[in-house]
Amino acid sequence: MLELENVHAYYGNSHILQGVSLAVPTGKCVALLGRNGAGKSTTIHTIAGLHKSQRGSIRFKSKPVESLTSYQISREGIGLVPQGRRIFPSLSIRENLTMAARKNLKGDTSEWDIEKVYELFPVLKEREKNMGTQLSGGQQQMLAIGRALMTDPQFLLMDEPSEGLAPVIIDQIGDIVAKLKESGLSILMVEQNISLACQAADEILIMNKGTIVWKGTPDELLENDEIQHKYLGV
Ligand SMILES: Nc1ncnc2c1ncn2[C@@H]1O[C@H](COP(=O)(O)OP(=O)(O)OP(=O)(O)O)[C@@H](O)[C@H]1O
Repeated sequence: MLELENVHAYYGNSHILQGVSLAVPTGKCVALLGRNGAGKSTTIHTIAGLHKSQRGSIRFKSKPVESLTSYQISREGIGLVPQGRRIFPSLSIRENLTMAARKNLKGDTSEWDIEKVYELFPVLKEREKNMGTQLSGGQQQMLAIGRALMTDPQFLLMDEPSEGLAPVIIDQIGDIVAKLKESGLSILMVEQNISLACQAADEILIMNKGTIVWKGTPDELLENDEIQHKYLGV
């Protein structure tokens, strides 16, 4: 569904993505792991159109998207759950969700709307008049996911959904990812938390110095102490 081939990206003179190639098949969750500074967030931002690649191709549903703006990429069906959640503090939960709603200009039926988001996250409905910042960290992560769903995506980019959350809440994020997959979404998730990545993903990719250096199943990673030590500092 999503394919990157030999993608290169820079910040100024710093060559950050040095030929990233990866694929996320339809209906699958792929987790991207690696040490701080490996280039994981830059990969996500480059796919989302927030950072431009200099070389290589990014295809979504076989269509080249590397030259599109972030708005156009969202319209193509790629939603972003950003690192740090970026909840709007002065808006209520409902407003945080509705402001992201994609206007359906074609008049066709959207898969995701606020009722469906509330079905997935009943706590957001219970607290819909609260301000975004009055939520716990886990609830804010649900709101960030809900806001991405309001753009009616077929594909989700999730940047470190476990960041700053307690272990029991991280388990819930794993369950949420499983539900999102059941609903038909494909997912590329950046994670530092190996156990969440291995719980949620069908395939693990490890990034080091701007390239993918290892790929395998969660079981293959968990059995491979050498790779964990070398690239993840475990
Ligand atoms: N806006 C920016 N301007 C300049 N350099 C940047 C910028 N954002 C990231 N970098 C640099 O690019 C490299 C890759 O950063 P990136 O955030 O993609 O890594 P990461 O693997 O996601 O790590 P982390 O978990 O720390 O976010 C790092 O060396 C970082 O310092």
